[in-house]
Amino acid sequence: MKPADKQRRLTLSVDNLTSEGEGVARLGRDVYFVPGALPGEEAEVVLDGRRRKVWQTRLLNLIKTSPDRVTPDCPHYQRCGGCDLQHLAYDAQVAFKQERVARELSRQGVEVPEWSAPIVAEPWHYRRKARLGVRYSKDSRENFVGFREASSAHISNVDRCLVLPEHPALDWAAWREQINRLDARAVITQIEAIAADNALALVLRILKPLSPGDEKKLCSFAAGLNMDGLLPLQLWLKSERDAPAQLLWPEQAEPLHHQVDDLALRLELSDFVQVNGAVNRAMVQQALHWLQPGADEVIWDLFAGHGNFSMPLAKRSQQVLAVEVEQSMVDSLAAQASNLALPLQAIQADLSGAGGLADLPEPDAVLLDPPRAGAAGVMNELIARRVPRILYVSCDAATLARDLNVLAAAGYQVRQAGIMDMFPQTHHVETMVLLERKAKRHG
Ligand SMILES: C[S@@+](CC[C@H](N)C(=O)[O-])C[C@H]1O[C@@H](n2cnc3c(N)ncnc32)[C@H](O)[C@@H]1O
Repeated sequence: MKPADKQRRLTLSVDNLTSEGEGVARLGRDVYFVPGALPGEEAEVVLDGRRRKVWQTRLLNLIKTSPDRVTPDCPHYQRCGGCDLQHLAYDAQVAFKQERVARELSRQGVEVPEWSAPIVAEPWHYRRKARLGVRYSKDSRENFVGFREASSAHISNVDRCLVLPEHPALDWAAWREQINRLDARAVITQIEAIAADNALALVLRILKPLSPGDEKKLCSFAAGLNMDGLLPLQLWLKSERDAPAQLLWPEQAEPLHHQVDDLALRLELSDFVQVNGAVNRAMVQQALHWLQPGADEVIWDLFAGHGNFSMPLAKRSQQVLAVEVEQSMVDSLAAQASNLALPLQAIQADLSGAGGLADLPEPDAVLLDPPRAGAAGVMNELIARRVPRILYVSCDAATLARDLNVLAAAGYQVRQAGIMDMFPQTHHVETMVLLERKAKRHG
C-alpha cells in the first residue's frame, strides 16, 4: 500500500457481514471489510491496509445507519476485544448467526431439512468463566485490570464487564485499588473468575508467593465482598501454570458444581465449562431430546470434558463411553459416575486421531462436541463403524460444515439442526446437528 493510499477516504455501502461480524462492502472489483458497520449502512472509512485481496478499513463516520443499530451498553466496547457485536440489536445478532451457519453448511453442500428455533437466554450477565489480565506499569506506578485490547496485546482497564454476573467481587475497579495496596502489586498477572451454581471462585495467578501481610489484606478484602444472598466467594492463588491452585479464603470451601439435568456436576477450577449456564442447560435437554438415548443402548460421548453430556446420557442408557484428552477431567468424571453408580466409563484419549476408539464396543449413537478445530480425526472411524445416529455439537461453523460434508458423502443425512446463542454480544455461535445413516436400498 502506498503512503498516499493510507490517507485515502472512501464512502462505502455495506451489504453484508463477515463470519467475524465485520461489515463487507464492494466497490468495482474491490472488497472492503469495515469493522463496526452493518448491512444497509453507508460508511465513511479510511483505508488501513490490504490483506489477501481485501481492503481493511477503519470506520470514521456513518452517513446512513441501519435500523438494527443500537448504542452499545458497555463503555469499554470500542477497546475491549470481547463483545464485537454489541452495536447490533440482539434479535438481529441471532438472525445473523443463524444465517451465517446456514450459509456455511449450504456452501459445503450439506442439506438441512428444517432449522429448529435458536436456543437463546439472557443476552447480558451470562458468562460464568472469564480471565482478566493484570499488569503493573513501573513508569506510571499503577495497576491495570482488564481484558486485552482488540487491536493489541495491551490490557486496558475494565471497571465492570456487562456479560459477567452482577457480583461485588467482579468490580474490577475495586480490585485495581486493592492490588495497588499490596507489596506484591507487580506479582499478580491474572484473575480468573468461575461462577459456579454454588460459589464464585476467583483464581489469582502470582509469580512469587505473597507475604503474610498481603495474604491478610486479601483475606479481609474477600471477607468484605461476601454478602448474604449472593454467591459465596472463594479466593484461590495459583503460582504456576500446571500447579494446583491453593485456597486462600475462606478456610474451607465447598467443591464447585453446576446444575445440568437434575445433576449437580462437579466442576474443578481448571475444567472446561460451557460459558453460558442457561443456554447450556437448554442445549443438553435438546441433545437428549434429539438423540433419544435408549435404555439398552451404548453411547459414545467424544470430547466429553467433565461430563456435561455424558452424565445425563448415563442416566438414560445402558453404557456411556466418555472420551476426553485431559486426564484431570477424565479422573473427576470417573469418580463422579462411580459415586452416583452411573454406567459411565471415562477414557483418556487424544481424538486428533481415532486410535483411542479402536477397542470400544460398537455404539448405537455418538455425541461429539469438539473444540474449534473440529473432529476430522474421528470421521473415518464413525463411518467405518456405521454409527446409526450422530449428534454433532460445534462452536465453529466452518469445521462443522467440513466434517458434515465428509459424513454426507458417506451416506449420512441431517435430520435436525439448530443454533444456540452461547455467546451473546459476540460473533461466536454454537450449533447442534443430528445426523442419521441412510438405510441402504435393497433390490
Ligand atoms: C468444546 S469442549 C466440550 C466439553 C464437553 N462436551 C462440555 O460440553 O462441557 C471440547 C473438549 O474437548 C477436549 N479436547 C480437545 N482436544 C481434544 C483431543 N485432541 N482429544 C480429545 N479431547 C480433546 C477438551 O479438553 C474439551 O474438554
